[in-house]
Amino acid sequence: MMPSKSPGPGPALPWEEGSPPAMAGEGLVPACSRHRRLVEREAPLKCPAAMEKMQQVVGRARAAFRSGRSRPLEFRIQQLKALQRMVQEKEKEIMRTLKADLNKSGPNAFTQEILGVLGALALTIEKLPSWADPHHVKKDLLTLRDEAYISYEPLGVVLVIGAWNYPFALVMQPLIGAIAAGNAVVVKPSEVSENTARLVAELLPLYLDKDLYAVVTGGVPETTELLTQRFDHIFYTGNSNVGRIVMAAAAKHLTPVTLEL
Ligand SMILES: NC(=O)C1=CN([C@@H]2O[C@H](COP(=O)(O)OP(=O)(O)OC[C@H]3O[C@@H](n4cnc5c(N)ncnc54)[C@H](O)[C@@H]3O)[C@@H](O)[C@H]2O)C=CC1
Ligand SMILES: CC(C)=CCC/C(C)=C/CC/C(C)=C/C(=O)O
Repeated sequence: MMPSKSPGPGPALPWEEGSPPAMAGEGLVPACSRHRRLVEREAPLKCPAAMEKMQQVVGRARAAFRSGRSRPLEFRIQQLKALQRMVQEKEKEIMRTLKADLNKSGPNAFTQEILGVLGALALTIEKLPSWADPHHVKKDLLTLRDEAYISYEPLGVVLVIGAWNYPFALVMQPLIGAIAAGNAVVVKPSEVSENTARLVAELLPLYLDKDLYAVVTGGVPETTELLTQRFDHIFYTGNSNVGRIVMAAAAKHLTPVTLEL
């Protein structure tokens, strides 16, 4: 959704009064949730507290990535198994939030949101050792005396922005790929499916490395603020208008994007 109007004068908004956006473990909605929900989809605002929070969360993820701990294959598989355990153990909670957000339930919800994610986890856990192996490539005249192979390296800190209509699967699927490749990840679930967003923010830190894999909740102001930060890849699912916003923000840092529009 494009912002349709710019914020005019008026009373200070909750996050302007020093109520920062919610982060994983801090709950989803700040003090005045009703006020915020009325305006947040339309009015991206500059907020120093929000800016600082985003810098902090991305900075923490970058420091954790630089520690090198996300790189070893064993660590990546261990984190993927923890994620698998999370989905298995919290299936009922996930189904409950899908029902609350979208009235999605039964086999439909289970197949679209849980089964696909468990399938991706099982496949990735099984195949990752061979995917991560260096691939030997044909030599040419220039590399005749060398060992020639492709070695896969993580990019760094990846931002995953999800959409409301498959609120769990659309953040989990890219997250799985990013963890498998050894990256740190900042996940931004859609605020439209707010119960699922809150659950993702509560659950991930219980199962995964908290600094490497962060969740930012909130609406357009938070996504806007996040997009000012430098990431090493951005994976966005949603409408094409916001896709353009994401791509323009990424271009400022020459960050590659994957847009699932
Ligand atoms: N190709 C595919 O696999 C899929 C495509 N989609 C497409 O996505 C659509 C749903 O996406 P949306 O309605 O966009 O989801 P949405 O309203 O949930 O927004 C997606 C994300 O974009 C952020 N956002 C929204 N407006 C923004 C702005 N002005 N600036 C910065 N960030 C902003 C939100 O904070 C949210 O995190 C579907 O109707 C479908 O067309 C959805 C799922 C899968
Ligand atoms: C197993 C199964 C049907 C999984 C569905 C996973 C998923 C998130 C599909 C997205 C579908 C899509 C293209 C939606 C859209 O464009 O809105």
